[in-house]
Formats: sequence, structure tokens, C-alpha cells
Amino acid sequence: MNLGFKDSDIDWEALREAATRAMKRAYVPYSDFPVGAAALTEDGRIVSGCNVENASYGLTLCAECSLVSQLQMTGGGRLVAFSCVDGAGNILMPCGRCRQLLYEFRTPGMQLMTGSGIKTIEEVLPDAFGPEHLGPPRPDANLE
Ligand SMILES: O=c1ccn([C@H]2C[C@H](O)[C@@H](CO)O2)c(=O)[nH]1
Ligand SMILES: [Zn+2]
Repeated sequence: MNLGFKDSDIDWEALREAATRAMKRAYVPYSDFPVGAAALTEDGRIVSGCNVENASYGLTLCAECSLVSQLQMTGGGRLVAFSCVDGAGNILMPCGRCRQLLYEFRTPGMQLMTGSGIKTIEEVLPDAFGPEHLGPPRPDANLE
């Protein structure tokens, strides 16, 4: 369902505040580097997530992973805007793996707040591999 979001419908301050609230839930005993992420869905919800680390360091979940999980668990849908902050509330770029995670659930032209202004997901993940490169979806794949 694309409700035709206009740029002016995106409240970047609210997104940043939601990311900052999520950042405060981070579990980061190893890096002491909390991250919070928030995104606006095309039906007007804000979903968010924080990083969750693990004693087996490489198993750490980025904040975006938690966000995608919340997206799916609260009704699914696609993202129109995304913002991510560090422990000081400064804007952070998602790592490469997280750009791929977000790409799966983008609306085309999904916007990200970066340290140098707003960019699209396609700009920060050029030549992306996405669902369109796979065969037709399986009938039981639960794709929207
Ligand atoms: O896109 C990113 C990049 C890093 N981190 C987290 C993982 C780790 O807990 C900490 C330091 O890398 O930051 C995220 O949550 N998202
Ligand atoms: Zn990441």
C-alpha cells in the first residue's frame, strides 16, 4: 500500500527522537557504542531498534536488524525514511550489511538522513542485489 508520501510528510526530528529513544535501550557491554535506528513506514508508523551485542562478538545484532524485526512484527510494510544515531545522538550511517537489510523493505527512493544531508537508499547501496533478482516469489513466501 503506497499512500504517496511527500517529502514534507517526513518529520525528521520525530524520527531522530525515536532513534535516540531506541538507542537508550541498546545492550552494548562489549563496544559501549549504543546505536538507535528509526524509520517511517508508508502507512505512517514509526518503527525503531537498538543494537544487541553478544559474548560471541560477531553475533551482534545491529540496530537496523532489530528495527526490521519490529517492522515485520507490527504489521510489515515498506519504509519511506530512516534515521540512525550513536550514543551522543549524532547521525550515523548504517553499515553495509544494514543497507542491504533496509533495501529489502524500502519503498523506491527511501530517504536516509546522513551527516551530509538526505540521500536515497539507492545512492548509498548502488547496484544493489534485491528480491527482483530472484525468481518469482513462492506462493507460501508471505511477501506483500
Ligand atoms: O549500522 C550499524 C553499525 C554498527 N552498529 C553497532 C554494532 C555494534 O554493537 C556497534 C559497534 O560496531 O555498533 C549498528 O547497530 N548499526
Ligand atoms: Zn549494521
